Amino acid sequence: MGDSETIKQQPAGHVCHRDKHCPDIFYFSGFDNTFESETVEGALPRGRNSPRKVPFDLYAEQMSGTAFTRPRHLNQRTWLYRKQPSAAFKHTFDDTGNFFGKADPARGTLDPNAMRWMPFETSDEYQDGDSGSDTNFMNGTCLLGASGDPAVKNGIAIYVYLCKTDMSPRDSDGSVTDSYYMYNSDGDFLLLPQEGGLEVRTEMGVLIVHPGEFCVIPRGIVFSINLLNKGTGKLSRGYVLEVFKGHLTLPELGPVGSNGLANARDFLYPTAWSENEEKPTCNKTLYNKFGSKLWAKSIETSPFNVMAWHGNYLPYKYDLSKFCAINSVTYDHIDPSIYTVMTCVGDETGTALCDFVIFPPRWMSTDPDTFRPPWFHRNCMTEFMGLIWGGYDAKKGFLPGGASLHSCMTPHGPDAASYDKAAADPCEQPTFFSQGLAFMFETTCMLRLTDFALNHKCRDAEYGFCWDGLPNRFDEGRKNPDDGE
Ligand SMILES: O=C(O)Cc1cc(O)ccc1O
Ligand SMILES: [Fe+2]
Repeated sequence: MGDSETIKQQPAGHVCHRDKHCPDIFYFSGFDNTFESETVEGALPRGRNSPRKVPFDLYAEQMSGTAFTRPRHLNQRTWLYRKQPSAAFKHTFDDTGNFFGKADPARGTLDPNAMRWMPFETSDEYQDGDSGSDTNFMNGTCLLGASGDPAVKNGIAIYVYLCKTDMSPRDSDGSVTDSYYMYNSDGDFLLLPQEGGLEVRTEMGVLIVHPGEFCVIPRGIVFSINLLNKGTGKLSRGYVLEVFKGHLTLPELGPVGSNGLANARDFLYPTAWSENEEKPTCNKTLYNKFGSKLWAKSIETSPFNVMAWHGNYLPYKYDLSKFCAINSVTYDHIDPSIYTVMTCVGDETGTALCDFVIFPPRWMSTDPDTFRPPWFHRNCMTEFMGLIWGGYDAKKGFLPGGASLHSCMTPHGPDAASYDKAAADPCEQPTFFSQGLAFMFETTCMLRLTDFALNHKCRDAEYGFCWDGLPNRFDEGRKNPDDGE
């Protein structure tokens, strides 16, 4: 079964997967499926969603991820059976005055230049009073760029996170003193760890997400993120895509057929759990990202009190090594859309609000006369790229944990050294590319860039020069015809 062992879940009898690192954590599988899960046998009402008396005096709560009236095949909702309804968390939310990501996405700068960043190391450049050691996912996520407006449910935001501690950090005696919970009213989060795994706790269950995997936390689902590498002195770092419109979904497969790319069966969904409140006196704060800002309220009990659920509006994760790249390439370098993992459908047929694309280990063209790396190009879509591990065939100096941005119509392509190397390669054998895992968020939006992105010390000021050294060989060759031989 590869990374996850197939076992029979007790007591429901569903086929279920055990996490390869955390044997106590189980998942269901299958993108967009409807599942049901209970922490205690009998907690899930049978025969109806909202009985007058819910088993064990739990409260029924419906969470709608799509309008009630969306077509059946697109409709998403989950019924939660919880110790207290979410509405019972008293107190109003206060505006913390802070933007999630530390910057107002509406006030960024549009800049057409090609940009690159070395691996992001700290989150505290250009920020006040952020020492770093208490940075968790919520205060250690930095906005790079955004477009659109969550208030009209259209647009995206791209962030990097750099954290050193949990959202529920533990004292030396192992107990939790402060716990931070969050939900995002603005959109779906796609989290892509690059260094250090994440324990993503949600209302519906726990996902363990390692570099090489990603998870999606859809709009509104309460979560809290802990770090798997805490105490090692290492950073936990990764990338975040947020889509304000609809939801992320799998791309259509068209002529590819009914299998391939990210296969639905490899998407893993959590099973029900509830937080064991070892220290009920610990301070708990629930944050809401609403209109880009963080709103906060203190709560008395954990929101992770869902004892059973059923439905199809759920967080999930996927292991990118399972991606099935499509296949033999007779000649030419194929458009990267062939490596689309997930998409957020845009307003125009075939134009995504944002695609999530990877460049996985794969066979390149089998043709000796094909230039293997990406071609020089200009694209009406904006391309944000990051690197999970290894290198990228078109660029030297693009490093894991770093990023690049080629905005709408900004010319780019292989750097001069990569161009010369690939053009000189006789390509006698088909090549299997296995040197790295890069990804791209390809969006129809222009991104307004934050000061964090534009002025970060990791920004590579020299990047624009990587295409120096691509001389006019045509005229040179005509002046000295023998030199071209
Ligand atoms: O610019 C890039 O490196 C990303 C990219 C890769 C590719 O294989 C084809 C087009 C493209 O934009
Ligand atoms: Fe590109």
